[in-house]
Amino acid sequence: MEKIVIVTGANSGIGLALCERLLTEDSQLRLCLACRNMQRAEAARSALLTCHTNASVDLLHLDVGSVQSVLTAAQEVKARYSKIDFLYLNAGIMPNPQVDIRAFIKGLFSRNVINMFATAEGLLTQQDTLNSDGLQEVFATNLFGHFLMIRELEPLLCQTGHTSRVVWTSSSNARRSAFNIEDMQHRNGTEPYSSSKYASDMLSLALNRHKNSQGLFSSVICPGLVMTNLTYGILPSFFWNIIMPIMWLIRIFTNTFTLTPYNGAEALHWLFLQKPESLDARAKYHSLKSGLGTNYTQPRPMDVDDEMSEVLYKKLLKLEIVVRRQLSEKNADNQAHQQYLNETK
Ligand SMILES: NC(=O)C1=CN([C@@H]2O[C@H](COP(=O)(O)OP(=O)(O)OC[C@H]3O[C@@H](n4cnc5c(N)ncnc54)[C@H](OP(=O)(O)O)[C@@H]3O)[C@@H](O)[C@H]2O)C=CC1
Ligand SMILES: CC(C)=CCC[C@@H](C)[C@H]1CC[C@H]2C3=C(CC[C@]12C)[C@@]1(C)CCC(=O)C[C@@H]1CC3
Repeated sequence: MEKIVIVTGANSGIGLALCERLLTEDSQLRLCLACRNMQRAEAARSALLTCHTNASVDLLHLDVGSVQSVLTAAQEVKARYSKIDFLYLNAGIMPNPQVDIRAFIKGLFSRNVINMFATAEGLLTQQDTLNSDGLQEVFATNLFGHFLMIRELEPLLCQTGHTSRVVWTSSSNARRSAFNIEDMQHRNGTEPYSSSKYASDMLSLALNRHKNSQGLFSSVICPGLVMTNLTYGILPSFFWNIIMPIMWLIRIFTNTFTLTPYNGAEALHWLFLQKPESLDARAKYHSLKSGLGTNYTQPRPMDVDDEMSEVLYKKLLKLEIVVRRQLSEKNADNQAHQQYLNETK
């Protein structure tokens, strides 16, 4: 039977590279590109079909940062498919990034230099905003929208006799110290990206605890440092081009500089080939590239604990109730307003 695979944020970067690799792996696949920008999604679909002429590639409109869009997209998925084999939760944003140049220079001469290049610890801050649902945008996009998607798709993801997988594209930038359980949306800090990625690591752990018995397995990956729209948003492309030889050099010391989307998608592809029972729920699977140019996947322990992941899971369930209520009130208001307009006409 054909495998159904949904990839969020599939129109560029690591998501698109993953789609390409999956179609090369399994030509019978039914692939669904879940994207917010349908023009870019169409372009991605055409590019994939150029190399894989007979492939089944569907498009789904999804703005994972909008509650209404997630609910509508999930309805559409339930209407189209009777099961989901893989749901890759890859869409992600890092708005208004700022590199702390002084910390970078200081880091260059410290013993922590390799770790600094691998994780960007102490180097990066972002400016976050509120979205139209009243949620912090980074939290909503990188974490909550995906959580809501899973919740909506539970009838397909948790079926007796069938195993489904969700895979989170996390980051080496995920850090416990950037996350505060009392402020899970990171309203008050300057590292919303790091916080949201750490939250996804914990959520994956909680999902495994709650859903493995219902056939749903969750994994977390880190793609390494990859040249994509996201990284070109941190520093301009000419700068990255100038320092490219240095980056190749750094790769000898930290294999996390995967650099191309193809390499970055290594762990996502590798997980597609693994049996879920063989995976470690507490591990993050890293895409790595050695100095000699070999791609490989390596599990590394995550800094997560059961207790905090459970608190986060409960808080997300509570927030889900709140946003659903707010949305139905908003929709009822809109309907009443529309009716009033019709009547006065
Ligand atoms: N590049 C890197 O070095 C690293 C990246 N990552 C993670 O990898 C993932 C992919 O990023 P990457 O390929 O690098 O960057 P890209 O910017 O190329 O890809 C991000 C994708 O997410 C989509 N997206 C963003 N916001 C939304 C939204 N609200 N709804 C639906 N789709 C959305 C983008 O679509 P659109 O075209 O509409 O913007 C795009 O397709 C992210 O989760 C990122 O955090 C992790 C570690 C390192
Ligand atoms: C000489 C050289 C390589 C300079 C670049 C310095 C920094 C801009 C990078 C060093 C480590 C990088 C890094 C990321 C962004 C760019 C750096 C800070 C990420 C945060 C990008 C997104 C992620 O999810 C993880 C990356 C970790 C490493």
